[in-house]
Amino acid sequence: MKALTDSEIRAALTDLHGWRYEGGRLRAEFRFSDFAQAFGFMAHCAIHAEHLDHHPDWRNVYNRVEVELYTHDADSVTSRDLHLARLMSEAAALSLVHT
Ligand SMILES: C[C@H](O)[C@H](O)[C@H]1CNC2=NC(N)=NC(=O)C2=N1
Repeated sequence: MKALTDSEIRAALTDLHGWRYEGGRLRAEFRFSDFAQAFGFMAHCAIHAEHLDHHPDWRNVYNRVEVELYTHDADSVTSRDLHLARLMSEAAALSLVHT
């Protein structure tokens, strides 16, 4: 999987609200009304991740989910990370009670 250039990544992020490119990773933080909503979001994303065979590095504390995306093989960000980022943002938007 080919690493994207910094400018390709920055261009792609202009329509990916809440994601930033930092330290060679795509990063985002999602906040929900409570743990159940956060965990529901994670379950939804886990199904996408399995289908894509591409998995987030993430950390959940109560209603917060911190996500880092990169492609291990490339040690960089690829189109797979952008794809998963988009799906994760869509999943968060489905959660009506997220804050
Ligand atoms: C063997 C398997 O296809 C690889 O380990 C996959 C699984 N999930 C992955 N997820 C991510 N984020 N990056 C990878 O390079 C990756 N590789």
